[in-house]
Amino acid sequence: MKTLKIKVCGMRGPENIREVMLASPDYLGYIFYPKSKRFVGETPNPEIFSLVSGSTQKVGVFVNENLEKVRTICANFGLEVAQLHGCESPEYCLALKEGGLQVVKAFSVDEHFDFRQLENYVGAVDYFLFDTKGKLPGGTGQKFNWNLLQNYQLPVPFFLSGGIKPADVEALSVFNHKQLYALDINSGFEINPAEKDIEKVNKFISQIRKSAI
Ligand SMILES: O=C(O)c1ccccc1NCC(=O)[C@H](O)[C@H](O)COP(=O)(O)O
Repeated sequence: MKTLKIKVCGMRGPENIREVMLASPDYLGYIFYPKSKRFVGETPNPEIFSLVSGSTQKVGVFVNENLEKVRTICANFGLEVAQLHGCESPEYCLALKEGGLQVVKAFSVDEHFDFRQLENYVGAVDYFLFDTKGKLPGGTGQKFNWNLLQNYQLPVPFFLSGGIKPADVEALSVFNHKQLYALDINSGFEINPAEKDIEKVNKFISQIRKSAI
């Protein structure tokens, strides 16, 4: 029995962040991708980062962003983790990791996904994140076929992502994979883009922690 970590992604408003923090998520994600409806903005309110402390780690989500800009944003806002949703290479990931950031490399999965492409990232990232392939690079609200992950055999732990909803607790409790490390929740818990329903988040986190999947 292992207790899965939980990441609440796509946060923006200080009040909503304050409320989500009461549930002590393990990770809290901010979107630094200007085309996302959850984009934190070019000059985000510093409060949204300072509200997050203790055991919750701050994650910056980027899509094919300039490497120096990722470093600067993470340093300026005290982000411990960079989550990469574009075509970032193993060398790009390694450069961030060697600079002291934890690196989560996201991949969008569908029936044609070839897990062999991940081999070159072993050693260059801390985690993978498996999301659903869609028109958008993330936050699609759609699930992929989790059974495809039986084809994933590398030693790197992963975040399970893509369309996870409050009603998925039971399905998650029977999904088993040696490298499953964390669950990533986002649009399935939203009232509006970047605004989470606190009751749903709270209930989900406590159910997952109780079930110690
Ligand atoms: O959430 C976004 O708008 C987004 C945009 C571009 C790249 C990544 C993005 N989100 C990153 C995440 O980690 C999401 O939680 C993940 O894609 C799952 O989202 P959802 O399908 O809405 O649960």
